[in-house]
Amino acid sequence: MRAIYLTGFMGAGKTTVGRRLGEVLGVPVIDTDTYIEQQTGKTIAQIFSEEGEETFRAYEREILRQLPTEHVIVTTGGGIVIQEENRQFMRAHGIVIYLHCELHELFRRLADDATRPLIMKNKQEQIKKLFEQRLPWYKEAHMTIDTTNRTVDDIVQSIVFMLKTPHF
Ligand SMILES: Nc1ncnc2c1ncn2[C@@H]1O[C@H](COP(=O)(O)OP(=O)(O)OP(=O)(O)O)[C@@H](O)[C@H]1O
Ligand SMILES: O=C(O)C1=C[C@@H](O)[C@@H](O)[C@H](O)C1
Ligand SMILES: [Mg+2]
Repeated sequence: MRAIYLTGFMGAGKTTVGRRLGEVLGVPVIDTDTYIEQQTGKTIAQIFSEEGEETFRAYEREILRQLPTEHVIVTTGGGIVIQEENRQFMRAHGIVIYLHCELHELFRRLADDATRPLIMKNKQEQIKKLFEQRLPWYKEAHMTIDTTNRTVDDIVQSIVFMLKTPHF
């Protein structure tokens, strides 16, 4: 099985859905954010504040290339699609699944979150701006799943169904 890359905005559920999908398919799951935290011994927030976003993006680009591309689910950070070479890499090495979520629900899911450095201030404004900027990049995925108002199990079932269609 080729790698499955889950992409989407912060709060779309990549980490949560990926973990469950891994259990259902019996495939190991690697989360790029968690991997970077383990490798650097720092939290994402610490990396942003101590080393800056550009360094974080360099870590992200590098580790994406170090990960296996077979028999794995890679749950990505929300900003992995910013770099064109990452979008190309994922499309070339696996199946890219974009987890879409409507803004009003993202606002709800991210309301109490304090771990994502890019949306600390002016929350809803920041979320909307980033979301609109990135939407065309997310849409370059092989398939899109809408997660708005759906449970994690329902989303996982849809992904499993779509993966069984002959095209994939
Ligand atoms: N389908 C869903 N319905 C309701 N809440 C959800 C759903 N999926 C995820 N959540 C909740 O939304 C929050 C964000 O989920 P998660 O951390 O999986 O997002 P993410 O896409 O990995 O974000 P990031 O890009 O920041 O890593 C969590 O509190 C999670 O429990
Ligand atoms: O959307 C983003 O730019 C980010 C999403 C998170 O997964 C982390 O990778 C980090 O907080 C940046
Ligand atoms: Mg995540």
